[in-house]
Amino acid sequence: MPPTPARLALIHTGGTIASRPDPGGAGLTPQQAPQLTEHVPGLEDVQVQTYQPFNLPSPHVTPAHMLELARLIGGLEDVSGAVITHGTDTLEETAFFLHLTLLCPFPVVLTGSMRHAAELSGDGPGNLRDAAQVALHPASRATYGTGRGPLVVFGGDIFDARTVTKVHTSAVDAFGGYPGPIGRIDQGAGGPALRYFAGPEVRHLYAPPELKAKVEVLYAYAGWQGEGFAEAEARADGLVIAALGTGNLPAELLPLIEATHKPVVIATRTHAGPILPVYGYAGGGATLRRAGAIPASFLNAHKARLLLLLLLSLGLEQSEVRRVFEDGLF
Ligand SMILES: NC(=O)C[C@H](N)C(=O)O
Repeated sequence: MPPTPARLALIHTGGTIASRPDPGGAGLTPQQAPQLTEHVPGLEDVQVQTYQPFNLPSPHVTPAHMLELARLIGGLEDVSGAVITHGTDTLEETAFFLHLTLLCPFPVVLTGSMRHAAELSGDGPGNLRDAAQVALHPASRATYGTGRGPLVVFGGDIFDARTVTKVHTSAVDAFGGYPGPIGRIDQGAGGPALRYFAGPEVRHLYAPPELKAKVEVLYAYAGWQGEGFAEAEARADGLVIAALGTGNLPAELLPLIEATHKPVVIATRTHAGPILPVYGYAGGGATLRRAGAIPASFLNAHKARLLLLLLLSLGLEQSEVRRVFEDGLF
């Protein structure tokens, strides 16, 4: 049972939601003390415990920071829900990393802002209130082994960590992703109105004690002849390629993928849809799969990278890695 009164863990990690313009004109940077204090607007009856494991612009966040967050949240006791404030640039990667590594009995919700607090109509306080209400709502609660996993709340939309992605560099409605939100929170006359459009699903966890694998991402383009492939393959334990359409590549990539013994995961640079091994021309998805490449399903390249990083850090064989991606066990 959740504690009464409700106890919210509020974990600040930096990003625009914690930033102010530098008085010297050098640009926005996260502040040492987050602007958003423990007094979450609209949640005066909630006991809030704040944490600040790091205070970074999210382009500086690494998988090691994500692991630190997973450990922090995994160690929380007697908590009704957790909210993580995070920069928006890599927020979806932290959300997906936690989705893959963290099983806890309370909801975990990530949010951020596109405007800093000194701007007219900053979006931070509203997003934080929405995220806290989602985290404390009974419909968000997980049971062990199943559950919604970490959620992303932005502009009132509630997203699944697997599918959410940043879709705009500057607009306040910066998050989307196919097939869209799994829920919505609005502020009704009598309090928050929250609705989910789908039930929780079975979760699959991949939580290595340390992140020892190296995985690199390559981005395909018209006329790519494989530049950078050999160097990346030599450095890394596995590769992800943001390929074309349903997962196709120029013909020159086919022999490179045939020759490597390292896992090569094929994602797409297209913004929605799965990888399908349909095309049989040299470099077409069907030929890449026959050459040993692993289709990333509907994961974007940077999320496929995190999954591959975790699976290789756990020491999984290539056949097991293939099964996780192909059977959608994430
Ligand atoms: N809106 C933001 O938070 C963007 C910022 N560059 C960050 O990700 O830290």
